[in-house]
Amino acid sequence: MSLIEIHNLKVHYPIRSGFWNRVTDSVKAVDGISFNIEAGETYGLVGESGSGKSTTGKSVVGLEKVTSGQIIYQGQDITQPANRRRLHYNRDVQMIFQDSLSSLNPRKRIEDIIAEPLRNFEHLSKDDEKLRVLQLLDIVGLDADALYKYPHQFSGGQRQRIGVARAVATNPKLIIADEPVSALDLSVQAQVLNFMKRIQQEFGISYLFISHDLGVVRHMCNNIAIMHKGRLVELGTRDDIYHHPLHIYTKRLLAAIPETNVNQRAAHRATRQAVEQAYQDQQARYYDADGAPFPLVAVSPTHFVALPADFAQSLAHAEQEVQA
Ligand SMILES: Nc1ncnc2c1ncn2[C@@H]1O[C@H](COP(=O)(O)OP(=O)(O)OP(=O)(O)O)[C@@H](O)[C@H]1O
Repeated sequence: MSLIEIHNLKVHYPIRSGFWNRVTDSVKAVDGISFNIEAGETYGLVGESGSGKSTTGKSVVGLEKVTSGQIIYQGQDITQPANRRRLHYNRDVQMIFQDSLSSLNPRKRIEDIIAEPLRNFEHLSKDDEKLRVLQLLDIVGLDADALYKYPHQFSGGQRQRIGVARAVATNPKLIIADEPVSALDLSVQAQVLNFMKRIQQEFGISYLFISHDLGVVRHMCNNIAIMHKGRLVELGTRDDIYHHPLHIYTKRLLAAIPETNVNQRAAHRATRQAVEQAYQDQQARYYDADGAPFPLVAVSPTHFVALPADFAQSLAHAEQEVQA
């Protein structure tokens, strides 16, 4: 059994207008997506801004109301509040955010910020609580004098470590990491990603790792879902997505990864332009008449793409021939 199963999740926001403020339409931020996260894995959810990634993350953690669909945890649908309480879901599933400055209360000292989930769920004595907070600071590589400081007294990378310390305080099973390194410099990104991996191994945590950048998730994720317009357009293992991408949108995200090798830059720029041109020219092949992604079809036991079945098979076949 997977740690968590998302079945046909929809989150629609009503649009109200007119004198009576009636609901006239809706924003389909998440429009019927399904995927499973296994225990101990990092699952990547990638797409450009506005594709629905954060709404997905927030609805999994329970911060956003689900319009329809199921989120199955330990065999129970936790979109039902009674199940969520019974399974201690709010303790087991935590979230870290991109903007560490606004997600950490600026008026609270680090001791209180990290202790907050412990106070909600563990009810430790004052001494045990302090000991636990000190352990958590040590785990994320911060000194004990951090206890009495405020968030603005830390760098972005250090604040992200504090966010992780708070998230792991209750020994969660799953952490939703929403663009956890996007606001950081490249060198600090690598440090934070490495220590997130180390913490994952130490605590056996799973991550739902949300990013707009396929370059960032490459070394983190075992399985990846590509999201566009509220739907999943491609889903597969790291190898499927990076080495055998089929959907033009996935290819576009791959082409957007900056090329670090100076000698390869001209070739990379040409590929990027060609993919962009194909994306513009071939919308009718890759999206339905309303411009929405098609339903997913399987091209292998692990690899799914949102295309008409015959087109998906012909692309997969052509891809195999190129590899052969
Ligand atoms: N509370 C809300 N009310 C109405 N529309 C919303 C709300 N929250 C998000 N949306 C819309 O839902 C869509 C998906 O937003 P979401 O934040 O999930 O995307 P995203 O992929 O995480 O993008 P970003 O990386 O920029 O945050 C967008 O069109 C957004 O404008």
